[in-house]
Amino acid sequence: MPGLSLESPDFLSLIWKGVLPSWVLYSAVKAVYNLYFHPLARFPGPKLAAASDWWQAYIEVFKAESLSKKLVKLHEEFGDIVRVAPNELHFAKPSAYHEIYNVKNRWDRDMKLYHIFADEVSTLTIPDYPTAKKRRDISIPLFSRKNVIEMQHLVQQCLDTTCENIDKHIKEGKSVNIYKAFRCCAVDIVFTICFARSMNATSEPDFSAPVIASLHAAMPVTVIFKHFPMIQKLVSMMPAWLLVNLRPELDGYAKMRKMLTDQVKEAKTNPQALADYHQPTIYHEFLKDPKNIPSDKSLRDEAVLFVNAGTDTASNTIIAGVLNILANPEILARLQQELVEAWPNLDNVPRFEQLEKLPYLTAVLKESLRTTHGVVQPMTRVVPKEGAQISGRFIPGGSVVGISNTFVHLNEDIFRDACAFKPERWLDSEGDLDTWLVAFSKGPRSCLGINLGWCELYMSIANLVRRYDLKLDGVGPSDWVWRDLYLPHFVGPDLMVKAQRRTV
Ligand code: HEM
Repeated sequence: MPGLSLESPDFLSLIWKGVLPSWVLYSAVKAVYNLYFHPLARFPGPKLAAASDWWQAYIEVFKAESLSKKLVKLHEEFGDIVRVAPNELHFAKPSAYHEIYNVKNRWDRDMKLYHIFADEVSTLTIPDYPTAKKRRDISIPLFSRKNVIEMQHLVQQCLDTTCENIDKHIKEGKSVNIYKAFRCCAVDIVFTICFARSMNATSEPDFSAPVIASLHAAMPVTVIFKHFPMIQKLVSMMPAWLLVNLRPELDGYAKMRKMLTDQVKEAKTNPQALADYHQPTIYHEFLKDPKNIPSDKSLRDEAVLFVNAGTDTASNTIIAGVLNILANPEILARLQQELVEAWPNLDNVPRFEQLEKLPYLTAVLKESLRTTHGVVQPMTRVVPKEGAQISGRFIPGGSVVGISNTFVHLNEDIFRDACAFKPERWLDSEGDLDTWLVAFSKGPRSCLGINLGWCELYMSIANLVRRYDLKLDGVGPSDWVWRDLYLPHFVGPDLMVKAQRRTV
């Protein structure tokens, strides 16, 4: 019997004459509907963005442009509300931030963005709030302020190994790559606190840890996954050896996943292994309720999520903070003076609770968070079916809405001279400026690791600035260049500093 093989002329003609024209016709009809009959049809924006999701794919994947930077131009042209996809609006007024992300709103996450973060269910990738809350509540004890305060010695240990490695650089007369150093430190902190293991990234020569290189190399793929979910599905089915053969720089990432996969298996099959840990981990929390134990893959994805959520966010803030502190001698002098007074004897390292009370260090950290933004891509949410009022307009239910943190942090009415690094603004301000610090986001889906994040920021900057005299080596704050890959993804040159140990 004659068959229809992939190479047969009949098959090719079926594609050319049947499937392709049907797809073109369907897309054209959909574009006309989107442009003229869609519930968002009256909102302004580029026609191509209104017509099809392909516009955003073109901007982010093919032109490799930053969506959050492109949005600035679009708002200049179209006003406060811009339609950036057939079913998506972006807002420019900072007040819209609190209308979307607030404790009362239980709005779903938009899976067109969030699916990229995990193959299986994980805290970040559950769309609806009630299910997400159940999942989120499981790890709340691990990230509670109480637990972070108890575990702070582990954060200090990671900082001590980072400093030992910096000392090696000093001995060998080499500058330190501050970007790599604090990426390594952040990854070691997440592993130590969440899994009671270490990647020992901070001990790698020149801080060249494979896991850091891998995490960096993997980031640009996320925007491809965002627009082409089929590719993510295919990649997730690939065996690790094939992936590493195709992209050798992902070796460190594959090893990290393997380590977490093995640890999940061990934790689930050998209760004694868990009992032997000397600290709580995510496994203790997730395996507490025998009726509610996630699958191996889901638990592994949760672990990977913690690494992704806790590494670049914290280290970006520290790295860009250091660049700005070192570029401004008055800021450095004032910070060092405050730290010397609070930490007079170099051998007696202060606790996180003491550091938190230092006003200038706090101001420096808030300014570092403000200027690095945490997440830069609009964190998209779905308006509930009854609709909502945002920025003075009624937004129909089912619409996807968002506002990038950058639109709040760089708003001149709130933060005068917003592009400048000015810690003083947090000390001198009359209004409640904290309302507008949104790097950890706001509302019920805001950062789960905020206590650990703050602890890491205080202790990292305090240790670095108190223990060393530092000088920028041929770079400055303007070299902090990023591309919007949901997080700000650093694309600038090597960030080198010269360090000398302080003795008093
Ligand atoms: C300076 C440090 C940090 C910043 C600026 C930051 C920022 C954020 C932001 C903006 C979100 C919301 C994401 C969204 O809705 O799309 C988030 C969520 C999250 N963060 Fe952080 N983060 C930091 C550190 C950490 C750390 C250290 C951890 C843990 C190891 C962590 C774990 C999480 C988790 C699990 C979520 C998902 C929460 C949920 O979906 O309910 N973060 N973070």
